[in-house]
Amino acid sequence: MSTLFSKGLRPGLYAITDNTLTPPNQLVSAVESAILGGAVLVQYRDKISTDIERLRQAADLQSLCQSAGVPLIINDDPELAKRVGAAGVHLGQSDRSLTEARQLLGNQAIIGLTCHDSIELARQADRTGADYLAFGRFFHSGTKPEAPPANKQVLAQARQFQRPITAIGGINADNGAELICSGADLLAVVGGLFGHQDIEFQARRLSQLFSDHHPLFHSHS
Ligand SMILES: Cc1ncc(COP(=O)(O)OP(=O)(O)O)c(N)n1
Ligand SMILES: Cc1ncsc1CCOP(=O)(O)O
Ligand SMILES: [Mg+2]
Repeated sequence: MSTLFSKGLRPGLYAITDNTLTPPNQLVSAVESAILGGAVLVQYRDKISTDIERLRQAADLQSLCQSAGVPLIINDDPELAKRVGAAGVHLGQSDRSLTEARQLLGNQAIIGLTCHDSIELARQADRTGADYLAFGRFFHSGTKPEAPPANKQVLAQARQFQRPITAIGGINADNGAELICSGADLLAVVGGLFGHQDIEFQARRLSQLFSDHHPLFHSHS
């Protein structure tokens, strides 16, 4: 695996949970299906549950992800990541700072940062030591329709930072290939995965896009 990838990160499907799509009592089995279908990274994203519910769900996901060998990222909340022993945290531009999260979680934690459509934000994220750079939304997103739109050219430009690149926003198995061809290493997907009955099948289709299109899966001999 190239030196771009460390801390258990690798190119592939990044499965992000959503409480409106997956009721709490189905969360673990939904994520298990995503992992069986090939998800290489999982994010627990929950904007509505109480602290106690979020703690329980994050802890359940952490035991699942740990036994499957798939890193678990917690959205927005470094303290919760620390509490459940998750692999890391995803932070947006109005969330806590990377520096604070790094102090709390340590050098081995995976910290991903939202860069929207901005190479300038990506440069700052690179300088502060983000473990991956996230761009998007690339398509209409039912999960976050108000997220600022991004152009796929930003993915190619971001290769200069030598950090794993994540694409997000309205991605599914039919439109994801073009983002990988433009430079994405991870496709972060909510509705295109957990919005379906056949989660494992959709995860397999999304993962197959990497075997078909990502440069690390192609031999250069
Ligand atoms: C992989 C990934 N990319 C972007 C986001 C969005 O983070 P943020 O901008 O903080 O918005 P919210 O998700 O908190 O609404 C993400 N969560 N994951
Ligand atoms: C959190 C977030 N940030 C930008 S788009 C988005 C939502 C992604 O969800 P979906 O894959 O359903 O569009
Ligand atoms: Mg956030």
